[in-house]
Amino acid sequence: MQKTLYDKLWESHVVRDLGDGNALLYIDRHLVHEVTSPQAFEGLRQAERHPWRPRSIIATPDHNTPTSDWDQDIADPYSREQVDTLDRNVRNLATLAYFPFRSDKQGILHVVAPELGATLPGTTIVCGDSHTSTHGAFAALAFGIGTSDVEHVLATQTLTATRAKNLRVQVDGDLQAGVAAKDIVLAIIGRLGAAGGTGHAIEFCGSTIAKLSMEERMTVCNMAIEAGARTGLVAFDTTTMNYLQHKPYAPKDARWERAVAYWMTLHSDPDAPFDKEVRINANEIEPQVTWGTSPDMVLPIHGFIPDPDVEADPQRRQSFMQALSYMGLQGGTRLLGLPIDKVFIGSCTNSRIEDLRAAASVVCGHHVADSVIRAMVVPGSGQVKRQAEQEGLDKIFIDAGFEWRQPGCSMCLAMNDDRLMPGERCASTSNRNFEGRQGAGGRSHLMSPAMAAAAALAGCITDIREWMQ
Ligand SMILES: CC(C)[C@H](C(=O)O)[C@@H](O)C(=O)O
Ligand code: SF4
Repeated sequence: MQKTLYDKLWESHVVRDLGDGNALLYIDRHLVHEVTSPQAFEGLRQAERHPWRPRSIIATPDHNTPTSDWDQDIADPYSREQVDTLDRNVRNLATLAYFPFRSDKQGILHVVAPELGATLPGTTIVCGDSHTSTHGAFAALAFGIGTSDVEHVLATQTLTATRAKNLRVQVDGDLQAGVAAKDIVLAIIGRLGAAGGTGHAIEFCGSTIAKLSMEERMTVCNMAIEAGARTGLVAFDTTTMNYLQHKPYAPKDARWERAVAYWMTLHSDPDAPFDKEVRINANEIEPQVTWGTSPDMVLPIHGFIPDPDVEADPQRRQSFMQALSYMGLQGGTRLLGLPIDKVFIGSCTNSRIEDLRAAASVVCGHHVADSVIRAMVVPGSGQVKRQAEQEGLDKIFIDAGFEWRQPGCSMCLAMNDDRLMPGERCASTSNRNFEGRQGAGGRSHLMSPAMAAAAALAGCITDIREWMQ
């Protein structure tokens, strides 16, 4: 029987088949942050239970941590309480790793775990966070869970899950210059719709995906959830292997050899059956920008915003009208040239070293437009920050008028001090443009790091290809 990668990962972790497509799965790795863990730990305490396998845990605060003034205490009392509670809950546990606030490896969990080699192929990885799909780039079965599931995993190292259907998204061909992994995934979401992947695990494959770096694959898998799929996957290959070799938490010596031999099997068999298939020609993908309040409200940079008046479906017409009114936009117009107030380069989608390099190469020798109130670069982790500084990227950004911040989720969502004010328009490399996502009344346009960097220089939404040196 030919199997998909998802089927292989699922079947190798079933502890007990519960019937009707449900199973109790063994969980190898548990990523823990401050937002979704406090009640879980409290629940354990009340039941007088202890974490079953603390060594499976990697913990760090990321959502509530400030990204400036690290010499001071966390000003917001709620954020401070969240970060302190995580510290109390995990400090004395024998976790695989805990990176407290302000420690040298602190950062966004979805950036920290992979860069340390703690995200391994063939494993199950969960986190009380929807963007856990990121780790599927390593041929791992990774998905977000809710707080009560966090408690269940802490207590038992298992989780009841429903088997997903298989959706293959095949991207073939060469990318145009100026088109990034973010554009690939935004184009895919535009094609599938925000619910197109619901109930499915998406395997991204094809010659274009095979050529992507691990950083780029993580960007793609990160946003699988924005197409409704809890899991995104890419098969294991030499790119995965080369990335992991010599990483601190990756297996070593004979264990490495054994692991690689197993990892080589982590791909879909040639005739494995998929429930749904989508093919995309990479050459047709233009730089993408979202215009609305859902990631699937996306356009190629030269495209026109849909006109609700010509939309036949009443439900779609209504949602377009609502999105346009929130975004302060008119149907039938273009995004090109639309003035922006703020720029955010960061988030677990686009805050890795390659993202910062891509943005810096656009920025180098230019200056942020006077009309831009604030342009921020927020590295995804302490490690990314140090690497960028070694390469002099911080200087490029600072000289150009960007703020160079400490690592964290930052302005990806309004849970810390970094946020938009009502009505402000932001060129953002994050993954969600929901109403109020980056601050009440804020207007988010999602795009690639190079596109956001170019928008900062132009003071408006622009085509990166006009800024390429
Ligand atoms: C706060 C957290 C639970 C949430 C998530 O689940 O993804 C956040 O990270 C987000 O990006 O919306
Ligand atoms: S960076 Fe954004 S999307 Fe990622 S975990 Fe943090 S808040 Fe969620």
